[in-house]
Amino acid sequence: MNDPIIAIDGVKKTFDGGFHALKQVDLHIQRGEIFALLGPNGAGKTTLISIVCGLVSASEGRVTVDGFDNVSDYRKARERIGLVPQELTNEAFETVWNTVTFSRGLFGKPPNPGHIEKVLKALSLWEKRHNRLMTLSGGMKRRVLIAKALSHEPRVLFLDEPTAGVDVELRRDMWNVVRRLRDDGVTIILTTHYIEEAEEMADRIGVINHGEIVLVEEKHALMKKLGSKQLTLQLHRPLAAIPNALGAYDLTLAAEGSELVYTYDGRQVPEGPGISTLLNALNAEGISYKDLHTRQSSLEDIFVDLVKERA
Ligand SMILES: Nc1ncnc2c1ncn2[C@@H]1O[C@H](COP(=O)(O)OP(=O)(O)OP(=O)(O)O)[C@@H](O)[C@H]1O
Repeated sequence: MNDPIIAIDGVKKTFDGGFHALKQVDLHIQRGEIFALLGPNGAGKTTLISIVCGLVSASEGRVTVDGFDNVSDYRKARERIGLVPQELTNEAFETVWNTVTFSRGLFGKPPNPGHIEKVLKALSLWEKRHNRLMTLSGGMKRRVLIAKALSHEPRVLFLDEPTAGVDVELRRDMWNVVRRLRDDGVTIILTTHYIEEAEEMADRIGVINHGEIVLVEEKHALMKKLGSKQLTLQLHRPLAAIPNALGAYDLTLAAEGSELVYTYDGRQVPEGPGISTLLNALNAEGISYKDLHTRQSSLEDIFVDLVKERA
Protein backbone atom coordinates (compact mmCIF):
# COMPACT_ATOMS: atom_id res chain seq x y z
CA MET A 1 0.00 0.00 0.00
CA ASN A 2 1.36 3.40 -0.86
CA ASP A 3 1.88 6.45 1.28
CA PRO A 4 -0.42 5.76 4.22
CA ILE A 5 -1.34 8.73 6.39
CA ILE A 6 -0.69 6.58 9.45
CA ALA A 7 1.79 3.72 9.51
CA ILE A 8 1.91 1.56 12.62
CA ASP A 9 4.72 -0.98 12.32
CA GLY A 10 5.60 -3.65 14.85
CA VAL A 11 4.07 -1.77 17.75
CA LYS A 12 4.01 -3.55 21.11
CA LYS A 13 3.00 -2.25 24.50
CA THR A 14 3.80 -3.84 27.82
CA PHE A 15 2.56 -1.86 30.81
CA ASP A 16 4.52 -1.61 34.05
CA GLY A 17 3.67 -4.81 35.84
CA GLY A 18 4.17 -6.86 32.69
CA PHE A 19 0.72 -6.77 31.05
CA HIS A 20 1.00 -7.11 27.25
CA ALA A 21 -1.74 -4.74 26.09
CA LEU A 22 -0.50 -4.76 22.46
CA LYS A 23 1.32 -7.84 21.24
CA GLN A 24 2.32 -6.85 17.72
CA VAL A 25 0.36 -4.35 15.72
CA ASP A 26 0.99 -3.56 12.05
CA LEU A 27 -1.64 -1.32 10.52
CA HIS A 28 -1.59 1.23 7.74
CA ILE A 29 -4.37 3.78 7.41
CA GLN A 30 -4.94 5.23 3.95
CA ARG A 31 -5.52 8.90 3.27
CA GLY A 32 -9.16 9.89 3.25
CA GLU A 33 -10.63 6.65 4.50
CA ILE A 34 -12.95 5.98 7.39
CA PHE A 35 -11.45 3.12 9.33
CA ALA A 36 -13.43 1.43 12.10
CA LEU A 37 -11.53 -0.42 14.79
CA LEU A 38 -13.78 -2.96 16.47
CA GLY A 39 -12.93 -4.92 19.55
CA PRO A 40 -14.29 -6.06 22.89
CA ASN A 41 -13.56 -4.27 26.17
CA GLY A 42 -9.90 -4.34 27.02
CA ALA A 43 -8.80 -5.37 23.50
CA GLY A 44 -6.30 -2.53 23.25
CA LYS A 45 -8.15 0.06 21.17
CA THR A 46 -7.57 3.01 23.46
CA THR A 47 -3.97 1.97 24.07
CA LEU A 48 -3.31 1.88 20.33
CA ILE A 49 -4.89 5.27 19.73
CA SER A 50 -3.02 6.74 22.68
CA ILE A 51 0.26 5.48 21.25
CA VAL A 52 -0.44 6.97 17.81
CA CYS A 53 -1.37 10.28 19.44
CA GLY A 54 1.81 10.23 21.51
CA LEU A 55 0.00 10.08 24.86
CA VAL A 56 1.40 6.65 25.70
CA SER A 57 4.81 5.44 24.55
CA ALA A 58 5.15 2.16 22.68
CA SER A 59 7.46 -0.49 24.14
CA GLU A 60 8.56 -1.44 20.63
CA GLY A 61 7.83 -0.46 17.05
CA ARG A 62 7.29 2.73 15.14
CA VAL A 63 4.44 5.04 14.18
CA THR A 64 4.52 7.70 11.48
CA VAL A 65 1.82 10.29 10.87
CA ASP A 66 1.86 11.85 7.42
CA GLY A 67 5.47 10.67 7.18
CA PHE A 68 6.58 12.12 10.53
CA ASP A 69 7.86 9.80 13.25
CA ASN A 70 5.62 10.32 16.25
CA VAL A 71 8.58 10.21 18.67
CA SER A 72 11.47 11.96 16.91
CA ASP A 73 9.14 14.40 15.10
CA TYR A 74 6.48 14.52 17.80
CA ARG A 75 5.19 18.03 17.19
CA LYS A 76 4.72 17.64 13.46
CA ALA A 77 3.06 14.26 13.94
CA ARG A 78 0.80 15.48 16.74
CA GLU A 79 -0.41 18.64 15.01
CA ARG A 80 -1.78 16.51 12.19
CA ILE A 81 -4.02 14.62 14.60
CA GLY A 82 -7.30 15.49 16.24
CA LEU A 83 -8.43 13.25 19.09
CA VAL A 84 -11.98 13.03 20.36
CA PRO A 85 -11.69 11.19 23.66
CA GLN A 86 -14.28 8.87 25.17
CA GLU A 87 -14.94 10.92 28.24
CA LEU A 88 -16.55 14.32 28.43
CA THR A 89 -13.95 16.50 30.10
CA ASN A 90 -15.03 20.01 29.28
CA GLU A 91 -14.41 23.20 31.17
CA ALA A 92 -17.92 23.86 32.52
CA PHE A 93 -17.67 27.65 32.87
CA GLU A 94 -16.06 28.40 29.52
CA THR A 95 -18.02 29.35 26.43
CA VAL A 96 -18.07 27.14 23.36
CA TRP A 97 -16.16 29.75 21.35
CA ASN A 98 -13.40 30.22 23.92
CA THR A 99 -12.92 26.50 24.53
CA VAL A 100 -12.51 25.72 20.86
CA THR A 101 -10.28 28.74 20.22
CA PHE A 102 -8.10 27.82 23.20
CA SER A 103 -7.66 24.25 21.89
CA ARG A 104 -6.28 25.62 18.66
CA GLY A 105 -3.81 27.77 20.60
CA LEU A 106 -2.51 24.68 22.40
CA PHE A 107 -1.09 23.50 19.10
CA GLY A 108 0.73 26.78 18.63
CA LYS A 109 -1.41 27.69 15.65
CA PRO A 110 -2.15 31.38 15.02
CA PRO A 111 -5.78 32.43 15.65
CA ASN A 112 -8.15 31.76 12.77
CA PRO A 113 -11.68 32.86 13.68
CA GLY A 114 -12.87 31.94 10.18
CA HIS A 115 -11.85 28.33 10.71
CA ILE A 116 -13.46 28.16 14.16
CA GLU A 117 -16.65 29.59 12.66
CA LYS A 118 -16.64 26.96 9.93
CA VAL A 119 -16.14 24.14 12.44
CA LEU A 120 -18.88 25.40 14.77
CA LYS A 121 -21.29 25.81 11.89
CA ALA A 122 -20.52 22.33 10.54
CA LEU A 123 -21.30 20.89 13.96
CA SER A 124 -24.47 22.97 14.43
CA LEU A 125 -22.91 24.76 17.39
CA TRP A 126 -22.79 28.24 15.91
CA GLU A 127 -25.97 29.43 17.66
CA LYS A 128 -24.53 28.20 20.95
CA ARG A 129 -21.10 29.76 20.60
CA HIS A 130 -21.62 32.17 23.52
CA ASN A 131 -23.12 29.52 25.79
CA ARG A 132 -21.19 28.15 28.72
CA LEU A 133 -20.53 24.45 28.31
CA MET A 134 -22.51 23.59 31.45
CA THR A 135 -25.66 24.87 29.73
CA LEU A 136 -25.35 22.46 26.78
CA SER A 137 -27.05 19.10 26.34
CA GLY A 138 -24.95 15.93 26.45
CA GLY A 139 -25.06 15.65 22.67
CA MET A 140 -23.89 19.22 22.19
CA LYS A 141 -21.04 18.63 24.64
CA ARG A 142 -19.93 15.75 22.47
CA ARG A 143 -20.01 18.04 19.45
CA VAL A 144 -17.81 20.49 21.35
CA LEU A 145 -15.27 17.69 21.84
CA ILE A 146 -15.23 17.18 18.09
CA ALA A 147 -14.94 20.93 17.49
CA LYS A 148 -11.96 21.08 19.84
CA ALA A 149 -10.31 18.20 18.05
CA LEU A 150 -10.82 19.97 14.69
CA SER A 151 -9.73 23.40 15.91
CA HIS A 152 -6.15 23.08 14.67
CA GLU A 153 -7.10 21.70 11.23
CA PRO A 154 -5.86 18.12 11.69
CA ARG A 155 -5.63 15.72 8.77
CA VAL A 156 -6.59 12.70 10.84
CA LEU A 157 -9.38 12.53 13.36
CA PHE A 158 -9.54 9.78 15.99
CA LEU A 159 -12.94 9.21 17.50
CA ASP A 160 -12.84 6.92 20.51
CA GLU A 161 -16.34 5.46 20.92
CA PRO A 162 -18.00 8.54 19.42
CA THR A 163 -21.56 7.45 20.02
CA ALA A 164 -21.31 5.45 23.24
CA GLY A 165 -24.45 6.10 25.23
CA VAL A 166 -26.02 8.59 22.82
CA ASP A 167 -29.54 8.24 21.46
CA VAL A 168 -30.32 7.00 17.97
CA GLU A 169 -31.03 10.44 16.57
CA LEU A 170 -27.78 11.94 17.80
CA ARG A 171 -25.89 8.88 16.56
CA ARG A 172 -27.24 9.51 13.06
CA ASP A 173 -26.31 13.19 13.32
CA MET A 174 -22.79 12.28 14.38
CA TRP A 175 -22.46 9.88 11.47
CA ASN A 176 -23.44 12.69 9.11
CA VAL A 177 -20.87 14.99 10.69
CA VAL A 178 -18.17 12.34 10.25
CA ARG A 179 -19.12 11.80 6.61
CA ARG A 180 -18.94 15.52 5.90
CA LEU A 181 -15.47 15.64 7.45
CA ARG A 182 -14.36 12.79 5.27
CA ASP A 183 -15.74 14.64 2.24
CA ASP A 184 -13.50 17.54 3.31
CA GLY A 185 -10.50 15.21 3.11
CA VAL A 186 -10.07 14.33 6.79
CA THR A 187 -9.07 10.73 7.46
CA ILE A 188 -11.21 9.22 10.22
CA ILE A 189 -10.39 6.41 12.60
CA LEU A 190 -13.13 5.42 14.97
CA THR A 191 -13.29 2.81 17.65
CA THR A 192 -16.63 1.30 18.38
CA HIS A 193 -18.47 -1.53 20.07
CA TYR A 194 -21.39 -1.03 17.73
CA ILE A 195 -21.14 -3.34 14.79
CA GLU A 196 -23.93 -1.38 13.14
CA GLU A 197 -21.77 1.74 13.36
CA ALA A 198 -18.88 0.04 11.60
CA GLU A 199 -21.22 -1.32 8.93
CA GLU A 200 -22.79 2.06 8.37
CA MET A 201 -19.70 4.24 8.39
CA ALA A 202 -16.50 2.48 7.55
CA ASP A 203 -14.59 2.03 4.31
CA ARG A 204 -12.48 -0.57 6.07
CA ILE A 205 -12.96 -2.50 9.26
CA GLY A 206 -10.27 -3.81 11.58
CA VAL A 207 -10.89 -6.13 14.49
CA ILE A 208 -8.55 -6.11 17.48
CA ASN A 209 -8.60 -8.71 20.23
CA HIS A 210 -6.18 -9.35 23.08
CA GLY A 211 -3.79 -6.76 21.69
CA GLU A 212 -3.63 -8.21 18.19
CA ILE A 213 -5.27 -7.14 14.93
CA VAL A 214 -7.10 -10.26 13.85
CA LEU A 215 -8.79 -8.93 10.71
CA VAL A 216 -8.56 -5.95 8.37
CA GLU A 217 -10.88 -5.90 5.42
CA GLU A 218 -12.73 -3.60 3.03
CA LYS A 219 -16.24 -3.19 4.29
CA HIS A 220 -17.72 -4.15 0.93
CA ALA A 221 -15.75 -7.41 0.86
CA LEU A 222 -16.95 -8.12 4.38
CA MET A 223 -20.51 -7.27 3.45
CA LYS A 224 -20.29 -9.71 0.58
CA LYS A 225 -19.35 -12.39 3.05
CA LEU A 226 -22.17 -11.22 5.24
CA GLY A 227 -24.56 -11.49 2.34
CA SER A 228 -23.60 -15.12 1.95
CA LYS A 229 -25.77 -17.89 3.28
CA GLN A 230 -25.06 -21.51 3.94
CA LEU A 231 -27.26 -24.47 3.29
CA THR A 232 -26.20 -27.59 5.20
CA LEU A 233 -27.50 -30.98 4.06
CA GLN A 234 -27.19 -33.97 6.35
CA LEU A 235 -26.53 -36.86 4.03
CA HIS A 236 -27.82 -40.38 4.36
CA ARG A 237 -24.44 -41.77 3.30
CA PRO A 238 -21.16 -39.90 3.86
CA LEU A 239 -19.26 -38.75 0.77
CA ALA A 240 -15.51 -39.23 0.38
CA ALA A 241 -15.30 -36.34 -2.11
CA ILE A 242 -17.54 -33.93 -3.93
CA PRO A 243 -18.60 -35.45 -7.28
CA ASN A 244 -17.19 -33.68 -10.35
CA ALA A 245 -20.71 -33.20 -11.68
CA LEU A 246 -21.31 -30.72 -8.82
CA GLY A 247 -18.20 -28.67 -9.56
CA ALA A 248 -20.28 -25.60 -10.49
CA TYR A 249 -21.49 -25.17 -6.90
CA ASP A 250 -19.52 -23.76 -3.97
CA LEU A 251 -19.63 -26.96 -1.91
CA THR A 252 -17.60 -28.28 0.98
CA LEU A 253 -17.84 -31.41 3.06
CA ALA A 254 -18.09 -31.30 6.83
CA ALA A 255 -18.58 -33.73 9.72
CA GLU A 256 -16.41 -36.40 8.07
CA GLY A 257 -18.34 -36.28 4.81
CA SER A 258 -21.77 -36.65 6.35
CA GLU A 259 -22.64 -32.98 5.76
CA LEU A 260 -22.58 -31.10 2.51
CA VAL A 261 -22.36 -27.33 2.91
CA TYR A 262 -23.42 -25.06 0.07
CA THR A 263 -22.43 -21.39 0.30
CA TYR A 264 -24.48 -19.06 -1.87
CA ASP A 265 -25.44 -15.44 -2.26
CA GLY A 266 -28.08 -14.84 0.38
CA ARG A 267 -29.45 -11.84 -1.46
CA GLN A 268 -31.23 -14.27 -3.79
CA VAL A 269 -34.52 -15.68 -2.62
CA PRO A 270 -33.43 -18.68 -0.51
CA GLU A 271 -35.77 -21.03 -2.34
CA GLY A 272 -34.61 -19.58 -5.67
CA PRO A 273 -33.09 -21.43 -8.60
CA GLY A 274 -29.68 -21.81 -6.94
CA ILE A 275 -30.93 -24.23 -4.38
CA SER A 276 -33.53 -26.08 -6.39
CA THR A 277 -31.08 -26.77 -9.22
CA LEU A 278 -28.54 -27.99 -6.67
CA LEU A 279 -31.11 -30.32 -5.15
CA ASN A 280 -31.99 -31.64 -8.60
CA ALA A 281 -28.31 -32.17 -9.36
CA LEU A 282 -27.88 -34.08 -6.09
CA ASN A 283 -30.85 -36.20 -7.00
CA ALA A 284 -29.33 -36.96 -10.40
CA GLU A 285 -26.13 -38.05 -8.63
CA GLY A 286 -28.11 -40.31 -6.30
CA ILE A 287 -27.15 -38.30 -3.22
CA SER A 288 -29.96 -38.25 -0.68
CA TYR A 289 -30.24 -36.27 2.53
CA LYS A 290 -32.25 -36.60 5.69
CA ASP A 291 -32.29 -32.99 6.80
CA LEU A 292 -31.31 -29.53 5.67
CA HIS A 293 -31.00 -26.10 7.23
CA THR A 294 -29.77 -22.65 6.24
CA ARG A 295 -27.96 -19.98 8.13
CA GLN A 296 -26.89 -16.45 7.31
CA SER A 297 -23.64 -15.02 8.60
CA SER A 298 -23.47 -11.49 9.90
CA LEU A 299 -20.64 -9.18 10.85
CA GLU A 300 -21.62 -10.00 14.39
CA ASP A 301 -21.01 -13.73 13.76
CA ILE A 302 -17.66 -13.00 12.17
CA PHE A 303 -16.75 -10.75 15.05
CA VAL A 304 -17.87 -13.22 17.71
CA ASP A 305 -16.04 -16.08 15.95
CA LEU A 306 -12.82 -14.11 15.70
CA VAL A 307 -12.99 -13.03 19.29
CA LYS A 308 -13.90 -16.53 20.50
CA GLU A 309 -11.14 -18.24 18.54
CA ARG A 310 -8.50 -16.18 20.26
CA ALA A 311 -10.02 -16.27 23.73
N1 LIG B 1 -1.88 2.16 32.45
C1 LIG B 1 -2.16 0.86 32.38
N2 LIG B 1 -1.51 -0.02 33.15
C2 LIG B 1 -1.78 -1.36 33.08
N3 LIG B 1 -2.68 -1.90 32.24
C3 LIG B 1 -3.37 -1.06 31.46
C4 LIG B 1 -3.15 0.36 31.47
N4 LIG B 1 -3.98 0.93 30.54
C5 LIG B 1 -4.68 -0.08 30.00
N5 LIG B 1 -4.31 -1.27 30.52
C6 LIG B 1 -4.84 -2.60 30.15
O1 LIG B 1 -4.61 -2.80 28.77
C7 LIG B 1 -5.72 -3.50 28.19
C8 LIG B 1 -6.23 -2.71 27.00
O2 LIG B 1 -6.90 -1.55 27.46
P1 LIG B 1 -7.58 -0.50 26.46
O3 LIG B 1 -8.11 0.62 27.28
O4 LIG B 1 -6.64 -0.20 25.37
O5 LIG B 1 -8.79 -1.38 25.89
P2 LIG B 1 -9.98 -0.93 24.93
O6 LIG B 1 -9.96 -1.88 23.78
O7 LIG B 1 -9.91 0.51 24.64
O8 LIG B 1 -11.23 -1.25 25.87
P3 LIG B 1 -12.66 -0.51 26.01
O9 LIG B 1 -13.47 -0.96 24.86
O10 LIG B 1 -13.16 -1.07 27.30
O11 LIG B 1 -12.42 0.97 26.04
C9 LIG B 1 -6.74 -3.68 29.30
O12 LIG B 1 -6.59 -4.99 29.81
C10 LIG B 1 -6.33 -2.66 30.33
O13 LIG B 1 -6.67 -3.10 31.63
